[in-house]
Amino acid sequence: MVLNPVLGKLVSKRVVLASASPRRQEILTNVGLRFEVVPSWFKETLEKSSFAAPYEYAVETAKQKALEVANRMHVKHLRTPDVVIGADTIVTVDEQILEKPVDKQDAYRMLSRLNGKEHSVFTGVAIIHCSSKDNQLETEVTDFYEETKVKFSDLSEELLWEYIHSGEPMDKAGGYGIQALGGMLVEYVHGDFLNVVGFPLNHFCKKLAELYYPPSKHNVQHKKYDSIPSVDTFENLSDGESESSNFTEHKGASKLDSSGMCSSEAIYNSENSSSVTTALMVPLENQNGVSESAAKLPSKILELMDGFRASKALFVASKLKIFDHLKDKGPLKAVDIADEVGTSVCGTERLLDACAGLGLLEKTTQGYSNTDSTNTYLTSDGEYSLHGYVIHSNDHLWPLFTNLESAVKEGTRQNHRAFGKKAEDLFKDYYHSQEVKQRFMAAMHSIAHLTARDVATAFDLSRFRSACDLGGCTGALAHELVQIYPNLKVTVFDLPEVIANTSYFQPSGQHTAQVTFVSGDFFKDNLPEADLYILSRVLHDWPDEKIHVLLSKVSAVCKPGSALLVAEIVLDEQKTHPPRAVLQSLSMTEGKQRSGSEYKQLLEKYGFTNVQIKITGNLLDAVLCIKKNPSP
Ligand SMILES: O=c1[nH]cc([C@@H]2O[C@H](COP(=O)(O)OP(=O)(O)OP(=O)(O)O)[C@@H](O)[C@H]2O)c(=O)[nH]1
Repeated sequence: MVLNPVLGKLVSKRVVLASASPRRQEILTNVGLRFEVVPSWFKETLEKSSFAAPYEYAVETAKQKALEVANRMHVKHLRTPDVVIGADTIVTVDEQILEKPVDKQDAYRMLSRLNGKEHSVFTGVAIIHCSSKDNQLETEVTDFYEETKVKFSDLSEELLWEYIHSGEPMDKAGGYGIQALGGMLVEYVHGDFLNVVGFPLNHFCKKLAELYYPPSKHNVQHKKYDSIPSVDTFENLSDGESESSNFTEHKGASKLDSSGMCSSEAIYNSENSSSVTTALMVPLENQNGVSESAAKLPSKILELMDGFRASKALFVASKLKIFDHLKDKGPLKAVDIADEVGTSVCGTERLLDACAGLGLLEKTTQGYSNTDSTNTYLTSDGEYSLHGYVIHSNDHLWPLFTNLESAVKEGTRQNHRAFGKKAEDLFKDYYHSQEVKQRFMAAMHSIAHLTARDVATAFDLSRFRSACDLGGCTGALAHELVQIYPNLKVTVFDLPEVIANTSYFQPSGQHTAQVTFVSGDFFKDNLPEADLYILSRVLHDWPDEKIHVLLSKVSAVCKPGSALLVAEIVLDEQKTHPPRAVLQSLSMTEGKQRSGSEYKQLLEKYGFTNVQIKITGNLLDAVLCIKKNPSP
């Protein structure tokens, strides 16, 4: 059985996932699907009693979520997506439908109901194929649902509350996340595990197979797709589209076994040894378009091998401001872009084609244009622009990583090799060069702005009236906090040379007066008073001695009952995931990335208690802890 051809059918389509759920995004990304994420604005308020069965409610909600996005995109951009996918997960117990809890009491109510019992998890999925006729949106809806039975052990009140205080239940149907801490509550699962997590991948692939490979005269015996079609089936049913049988475009699954094969292949291999040869061979088309077998490519390894080329293509296109030009003037031909940015036509064309191949640009007969996500993330004025971070990656991180071999041999940062200067001298450059300072601030701003909402909402912070963001740089997180918590005032505390350059990054709008900027050095100066202190992307950067100085100061100024919010990437306990964090460590700064238990231990050492960790699914996770009463 080969899974890829089904998803391969979507390669050339503009696919949109109408869901804000990070889990759904991860499940689909992990199997190599390329898609844009446009969360639905559809409110989940359909009258439950009007549905004969709970799954009908989930399917209808999924459909409405997807249709809302399809309509909005059609009207807003006049560029209709090809396929919109919507999903809705519910839990049912004792004929009641449970969705996401609205607060901790609600989570307690749900978890108490599930305690010691078997319940059903239904995910409704809608796949909407869209087209535009006379500027009217036309849609074809395919929907289905999947049911999984889950049983909870008998759980104590104490355990339920401990789980609720972890913060995990809040954005999960039924108030638990089976993929994380919630897995500890579960005695058994009957059915598709991923369905519980939020997306029934297997059933989804079968549906695609039904849609894209309908039974034909060649395979009349395959009335129903109980399984995803095999290699033979695909060869027989090939409709001539290259992606159906040619695997060279396949992006591959994200997990590797020790030999570098994708995990799905490895599982198949072990489950069905009699078909090993078939499993490891995939069809490729030769020059005559005739399918032949070839050894399966280790796609993940190839992707990693080529990763540096892809990064550099992105960096150079960003440096040349190609995405900015295309946003303003696209679609443009290579010759026009070359003219705009002062580059060679042949070089520019190659770069543009590479960007199109990487999914950053679209290429049509009119020329090249940005995708929506390029407009949002890669243009310098995009809503969540990462432009600053991309430039920082090119100018600062790339030279450091070029010297990774020496860094590993010596175990030290390679500033002297990369820039011909020691770290201290580079820091002086930072003070003296306006350009370097602004580049660095733009990079920090990019990440802070992109992660601010998830960090600000990871915990309910509404009880706090004043916060102080230590090293808060441009105030991106501070501004998000005051939007979400209108009763909060936030002081951004950072070095004078940072504070002097923040004006460029200030948003306009409501509540901005609640953010103030104060200059100071958090290692040396008195810290402003606040009942919530914030350290975002600070702790991982400093050696233990400096952390000791900083956390001792924060602990001393923090009153009992006040809190400290830390935003960092939290490593898993094995300290190998997420890869972003471990790759960052390779810069060999004097600081280090930490796991959840290491943050807990560190914060408790400085008088904080009730340490709660929230993995946000964004680039930063959040850790909240409360200052203890001094022991009597
Ligand atoms: O074990 C787990 N069970 C459920 C989840 C997550 O719960 C939510 C379910 O909510 P919904 O289907 O309404 O989806 P949203 O997150 O609100 O996103 P949409 O934008 O699609 O409405 C879903 O995120 C599941 O992943 C879980 O994580 N574990």
